[in-house]
Amino acid sequence: MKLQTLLQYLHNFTPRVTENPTITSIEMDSREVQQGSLFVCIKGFTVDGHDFAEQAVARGAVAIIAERPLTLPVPVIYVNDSRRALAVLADAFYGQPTHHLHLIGVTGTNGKTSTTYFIERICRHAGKKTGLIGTIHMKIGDETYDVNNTTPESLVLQKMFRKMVDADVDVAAMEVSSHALHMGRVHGCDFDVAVFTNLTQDHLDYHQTMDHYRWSKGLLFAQLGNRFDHQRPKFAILNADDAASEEYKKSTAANVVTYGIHHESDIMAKNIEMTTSGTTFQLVTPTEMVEVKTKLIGMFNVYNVLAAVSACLVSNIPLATIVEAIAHMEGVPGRFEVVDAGQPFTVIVDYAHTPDSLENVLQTIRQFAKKRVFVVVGCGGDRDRTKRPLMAQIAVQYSDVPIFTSDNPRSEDPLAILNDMKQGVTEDVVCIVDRKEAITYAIEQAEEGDVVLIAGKGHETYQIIGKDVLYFDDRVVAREAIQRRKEK
Ligand SMILES: CC(=O)N[C@H]1[C@@H](OP(=O)(O)OP(=O)(O)OC[C@H]2O[C@@H](n3ccc(=O)[nH]c3=O)[C@H](O)[C@@H]2O)O[C@H](CO)[C@@H](O)[C@@H]1O[C@H](C)C(=O)N[C@@H](C)C(=O)N[C@H](CCC(=O)O)C(=O)O
Ligand SMILES: Nc1ncnc2c1ncn2[C@@H]1O[C@H](COP(=O)(O)OP(=O)(O)OP(=O)(O)O)[C@@H](O)[C@H]1O
Ligand SMILES: N[C@H](CCC[C@H](N)C(=O)O)C(=O)O
Ligand SMILES: [Mg+2]
Repeated sequence: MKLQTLLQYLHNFTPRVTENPTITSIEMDSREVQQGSLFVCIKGFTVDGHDFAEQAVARGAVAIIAERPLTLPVPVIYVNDSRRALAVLADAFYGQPTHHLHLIGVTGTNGKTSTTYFIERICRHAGKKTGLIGTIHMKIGDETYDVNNTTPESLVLQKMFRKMVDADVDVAAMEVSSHALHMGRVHGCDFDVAVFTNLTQDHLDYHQTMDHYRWSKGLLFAQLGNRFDHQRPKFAILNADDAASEEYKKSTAANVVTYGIHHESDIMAKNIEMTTSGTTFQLVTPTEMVEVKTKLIGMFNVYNVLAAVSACLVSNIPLATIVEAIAHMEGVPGRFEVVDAGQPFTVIVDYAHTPDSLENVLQTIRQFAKKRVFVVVGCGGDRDRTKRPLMAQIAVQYSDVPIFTSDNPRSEDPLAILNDMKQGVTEDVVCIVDRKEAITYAIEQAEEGDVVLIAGKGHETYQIIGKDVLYFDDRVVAREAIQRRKEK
């Protein structure tokens, strides 16, 4: 694509450059630049991309997008906000792919990964070709791609959407984090359906206040189409049992569909019954009432299923197909995942890393636990510090044997994180800084009928200590500990 063709999309800017080189790729990382690239300088949270512009030119960049004056031997186009410009240019460069996809975005503090997985599975069951973007990976059909972020930067997103369109994907489900909404990573994404799961405390390191966090999530609904196009209607799917939905309802021009258990809503779950092997409920829609059976357990999963059902219904998937898909659905990796190595007690690995998710998971376990509940839990470094004492309190309140340990300490001192946790409790709690030792301790203490919850890292296959990313998988560590115990 020619530079001048691309620049036409930056409407608020009159380009002074007259050169018109062919642009072979857009890059935001100088290390990825090749001959013919357009390099976008982004002032980041740790370094300033402008400092790498010279390096980008040396590697073959033929034009630069910048926010501040740079003296370079290639054309430099100045913009007020280069991250925003990146979103516009990436969307244009890849041929505005989301205009050709049925795109479903899911936001909320907890349940995004689960809900997008359920949407993907239902759509596949309905014979659709699917795409998925989220915490665990990106997917086209069965092909998976690694991700650095739950919601990647616009450049990565638009490239992936292009790939999806080229692969004839019908429906793409993606998680939309509050960071992405606030930083404009999803500018240019033409969502058809926007889903809200819930809002509870997290990410106050980034947002500072719950008001800012709630407002950032609301951007997904505020940005959802403002024309009543009969051919391509837009839908906001809101959780009637969460207070934030009232605000989101006001901020969107899209059609609103609500789901819930307690408050009157369009799609409801009634007469919920749960056992250790699954859940059944009556699904009530404005026109039908059907029995739903799922292998999933936990009230939170009923909400996730309702959110997925609502998103699929407005996407014109027949209710009977949806119900059939739900009956076959397995759980999501690292979410309430049972580790069974033949031991006489239950071991569950779960991604709960917020106060609300930890409380939900422990409440679910409590409902079924015959004997003691152990919880091995830590809190991530370089993340919301104020959730640490709250998670500690919840661990103590809902378990018999809480064991505090490290999650991903990142640049923080692991002992300082444990100390923040301990501030939330008055009881003496076992603290074992090494996560492997903590898991092993729990597994060695557990007796027949007990439940051991290993919380916080779920599907993660690494632990970040300082700058080191070390291989670590709670499920493998637990399995090995069980094995060692058996061999004793
Ligand atoms: C705080 C934050 O969100 N940071 C994000 C941000 O990084 P940044 O802009 O600060 O990057 P930087 O390292 O300062 O670099 C600035 C620029 O210089 C460039 N650079 C850098 C080095 C070099 O040699 N050459 C070069 O050109 C970089 O490519 C970049 O363009 O932009 C990057 C690209 O989009 C993101 O990957 C990165 O996410 C980091 C990894 C992160 O941890 N983010 C978390 C907080 C986050 O976003 N989490 C949410 C999930 C929340 C949830 O699940 O609820 C998410 O969506 O992932
Ligand atoms: N609807 C829900 N409400 C509360 N807790 C939930 C809900 N769904 C899942 N959980 C809990 O939260 C954990 C994370 O779930 P999931 O990965 O689906 O959320 P997420 O929003 O994608 O998280 P992240 O922000 O890290 O991407 C689960 O392991 C479970 O403990
Ligand atoms: N999306 C979340 C994941 C947290 C997972 C937990 N294991 C941690 O490292 O804190 C975040 O980046 O805050
Ligand atoms: Mg997620």
